[in-house]
Amino acid sequence: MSDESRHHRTAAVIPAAGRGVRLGPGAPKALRALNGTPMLVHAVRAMAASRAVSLVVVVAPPAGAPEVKRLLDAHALPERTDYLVVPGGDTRQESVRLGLDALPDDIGTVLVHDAARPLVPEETVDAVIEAVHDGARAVVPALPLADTVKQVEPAPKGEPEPVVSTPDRATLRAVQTPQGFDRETLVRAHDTVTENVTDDASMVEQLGLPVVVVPGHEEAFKVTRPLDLVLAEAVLARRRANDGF
Ligand SMILES: Nc1ccn([C@@H]2O[C@H](COP(=O)(O)OP(=O)(O)OP(=O)(O)O)[C@@H](O)[C@H]2O)c(=O)n1
Ligand SMILES: C[C@](O)(CO)[C@H](O)COP(=O)(O)O
Repeated sequence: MSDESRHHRTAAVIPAAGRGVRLGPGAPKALRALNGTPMLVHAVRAMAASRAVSLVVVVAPPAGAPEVKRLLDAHALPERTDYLVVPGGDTRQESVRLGLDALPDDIGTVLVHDAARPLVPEETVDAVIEAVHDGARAVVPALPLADTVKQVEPAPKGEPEPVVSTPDRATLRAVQTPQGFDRETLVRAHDTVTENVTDDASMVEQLGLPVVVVPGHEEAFKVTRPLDLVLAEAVLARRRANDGF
């Protein structure tokens, strides 16, 4: 490995410390099974499938780091990749920060990928990495919206919500992960932004730096509600059927 490439290794940080309240009662979401394998293991495999990723940092539920370590040891993962497990925090943002703190010095590019998006295809991961390697400081995969979107005046539960406006759908995108960053930019964003936000790229936007979009993928959907589990199992069944041919 050349000196230059050693300082530009790519790592994926996987926040997996959430409870999964919207999925309903049960084990922490990342540990729930899809086709018999924990969601988190699918997500780790999805990151390690990219040959550019040489380190995966899993941010585990705060008290669950030893269990997650055992899980990773018990499942087959690519040997060319290193794996680290660290305990997470109270919010996704805090968990990502704890993952960033664990990165060794030689990492130049960082992906942040939700454990809750276990089925993202390799081509999407590679497209994000390539855009960062081509010079973008922050990259998000995203898809156009299928629904019309309304901005509303939020009302108490059960009361109708007045519509404020209808944004032009052609200018909107639904953002997925992995989001890719030049490491220095992402660390600066986490050092600077104190308000809680829902994705890492918006922290970079708050620094006034550009964020670019590359095509996302339908199979990179986030497992959030019970129906998403049904869809995830169906995608895996289709992949198994296709592998059989
Ligand atoms: N304190 C937290 C909260 C969330 N996450 C992670 O961030 C990702 C996206 O979050 P989301 O889908 O909202 O997961 P949960 O917070 O678990 O879901 P919910 O809001 O339904 O509880 C998930 O992989 C989740 O494990 C995390 O690492 N630490
Ligand atoms: C990061 C993210 O997946 C991009 O769409 C999303 O914002 C996470 O939101 P969540 O409410 O934490 O699931």
